[in-house]
Amino acid sequence: MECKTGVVVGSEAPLITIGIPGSFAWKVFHERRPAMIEQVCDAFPLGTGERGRLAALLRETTTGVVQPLDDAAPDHHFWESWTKAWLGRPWSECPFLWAESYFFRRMLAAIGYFGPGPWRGVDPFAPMKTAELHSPATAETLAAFDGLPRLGEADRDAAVVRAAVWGNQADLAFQMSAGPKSATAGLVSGDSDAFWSLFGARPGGPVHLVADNSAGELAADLVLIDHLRTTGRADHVVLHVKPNPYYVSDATHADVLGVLRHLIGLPGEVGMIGRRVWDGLRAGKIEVRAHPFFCAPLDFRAMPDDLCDEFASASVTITKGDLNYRRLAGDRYWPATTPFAEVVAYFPSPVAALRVLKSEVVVGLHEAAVAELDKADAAWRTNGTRALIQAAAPPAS
Ligand SMILES: O=P(O)(O)OC[C@@]1(O)O[C@H](CO)[C@@H](O)[C@@H]1O
Repeated sequence: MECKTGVVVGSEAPLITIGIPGSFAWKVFHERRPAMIEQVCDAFPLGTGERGRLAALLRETTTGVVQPLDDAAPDHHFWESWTKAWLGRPWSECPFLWAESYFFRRMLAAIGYFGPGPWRGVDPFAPMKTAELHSPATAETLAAFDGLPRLGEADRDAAVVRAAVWGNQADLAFQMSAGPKSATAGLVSGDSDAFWSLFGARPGGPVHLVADNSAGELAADLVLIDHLRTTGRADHVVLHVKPNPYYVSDATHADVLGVLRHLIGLPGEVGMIGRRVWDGLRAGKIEVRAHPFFCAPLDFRAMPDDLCDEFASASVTITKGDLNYRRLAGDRYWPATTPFAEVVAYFPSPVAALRVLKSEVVVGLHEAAVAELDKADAAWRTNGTRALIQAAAPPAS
């Protein structure tokens, strides 16, 4: 299918910005980001220079105007085009997706991630990712995969997708072992059948998986990748990760290697899965790619032609997590009943979103479901207790 990036859905909903006091996006900048910077400063013996630049970044992003990147890095030519419309404008006027993505890039500049000094290449989020990978909750989740061989084919399909959807959540072991009903308790849209229905329409092409977080979520993604290959849904899988640290727990290639080493050191099913993924990487049947666009402050409708061509060759593209959902659907105040297929009609392959809801964007819901959720839990869109599985194939060209 040809790439129709840049295409705009008929009636574009307004972009989510960070300037509305008390809104979710505003709280991310005025509460979450300062807390995260404090966590990083506690995790590393950063010098006064690094700590001073991080404090200045927080002041700028909560009260000031957008400043240019101030480090020397290979991605500057991208950021020059991505920032020119916003330099000098108050951060409060900036779109949420743009602002948060630029925040994380400026954070890397502040600690010298791309610099010539001692912090070059040091992932500021590595301690958090490592702690989660070695946590009891992740250990319980990984042990739960020992149950896979005892499941029938259909139940194994469903269990693997549920594990991928609930990703790094501690109760993943519960979702896997508590059986279909309770495992779908948190789903507000779709099910694993919707996901598997995408496979078969375009057999033979590679499956692309756009990863989200490292640790437990990435482990579940590697299990899904192995399952796609061992059940014949995919001969070749491309795993897209971030080219540099981003949004705290987002996975880089270094994280893939770390999680994989962890898996192959474990006994039981997940250790065997880890070894099959390792062999798949060595054989070129599984590939890891880190396109610069995956750290861009833009939604996927703005993806460059080379990336769009990659997805156009996919039999299915799977996007994981909340941030990718925001980029896939567009980070806008869509009416929740807007059809998912409508907002992703530009995407050049059959596409699935596996996502725990952690921000306000949601589409593809029934009106009755929205009313029920609003009544049951005012924070259902952002508190991570609900999830969705949404899938759409491009209109026949
Ligand atoms: O993509 P993920 O890891 O599932 O979630 C990313 C996230 O935690 O960060 C943004 C707000 O800080 C939101 O998109 C979401 O809350």
